[in-house]
Amino acid sequence: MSYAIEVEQLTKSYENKAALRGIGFKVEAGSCFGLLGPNGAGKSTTMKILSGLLEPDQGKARIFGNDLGTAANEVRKQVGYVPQSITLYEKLSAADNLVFFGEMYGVKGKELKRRIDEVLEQVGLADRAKDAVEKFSGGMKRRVNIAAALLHRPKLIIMDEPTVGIDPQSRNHIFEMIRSLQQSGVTVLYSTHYMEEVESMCDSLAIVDNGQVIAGGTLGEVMDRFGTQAVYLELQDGKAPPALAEYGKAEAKDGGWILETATPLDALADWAEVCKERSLKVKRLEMVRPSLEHVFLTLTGTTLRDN
Ligand SMILES: Nc1ncnc2c1ncn2[C@@H]1O[C@H](COP(=O)(O)OP(=O)(O)OP(=O)(O)O)[C@@H](O)[C@H]1O
Repeated sequence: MSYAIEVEQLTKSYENKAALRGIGFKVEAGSCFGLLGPNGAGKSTTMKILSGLLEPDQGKARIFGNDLGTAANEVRKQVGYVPQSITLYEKLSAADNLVFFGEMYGVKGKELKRRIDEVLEQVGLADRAKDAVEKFSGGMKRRVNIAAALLHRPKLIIMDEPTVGIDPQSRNHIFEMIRSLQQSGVTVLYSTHYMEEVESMCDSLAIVDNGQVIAGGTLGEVMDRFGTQAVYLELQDGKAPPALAEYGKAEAKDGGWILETATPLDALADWAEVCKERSLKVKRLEMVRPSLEHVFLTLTGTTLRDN
């Protein structure tokens, strides 16, 4: 198997406070990999190290087989980094901002001009090339930032929470772009708080907490290992459902009740029977897929958005 990223035992402290405590994961070339974790988990620090902007205290990182410690220049050519905060010159046009970034990445002359047209097309802003960035929405600015990271045709693009606080149109554009980048063979490392984004976009993921990976693998592997099956029951008039002693306590959720169990089919059948016996009106009764949200809660004892 060929890997775009191999991270082993990375550690990093800021002023004696540990941000990374031996983080490690591998990203298959050509895949979309999600880094999921609460605020302060260490996602941005990891991404900055992989982009060559920050040095780790210890540990190893390889990008397409090149060691970050010994081949940093080679690595920089292969990586495009989209930071969390937007760094653009407000008074300059989108195209002029990209001239600046292109030169920083070593793209020049006619090639730079061609690439600017291409990347603006890719992010859906070709018709706004000449407009000053100060007139753009937050989502459009984020798309210019992504365009900047694509100018030098990186084989790996690292995006630090690209969809936070932006409009749905830009969000959809970013998703479409990630899919088309992947189709052209680019590997994507993506961090987010939104679990549904990981569920729909990513082939594999690592759940990061407190500077370490606490669960990782393909979505299916993580679900099989940590996901709990459940049954959902909603009665008419929002009444509480009859208790099923052998299955434990049901929790209220979304207007109904959810019962976690290793034997959801049995629980569903038993609930249906009790409801029938008592002539209770059932609005919905179904098995529910374990969610990444729930896996996260089980593993970290916290919800992502509360952080
Ligand atoms: N420049 C810095 N100086 C001091 N501490 C820092 C610095 N950058 C990050 N930290 C600390 O390191 C830890 C990891 O931060 P990091 O930004 O990598 O987490 P994160 O998972 O990306 O969080 P977020 O989702 O909020 O961006 C946090 O405790 C944070 O406060």
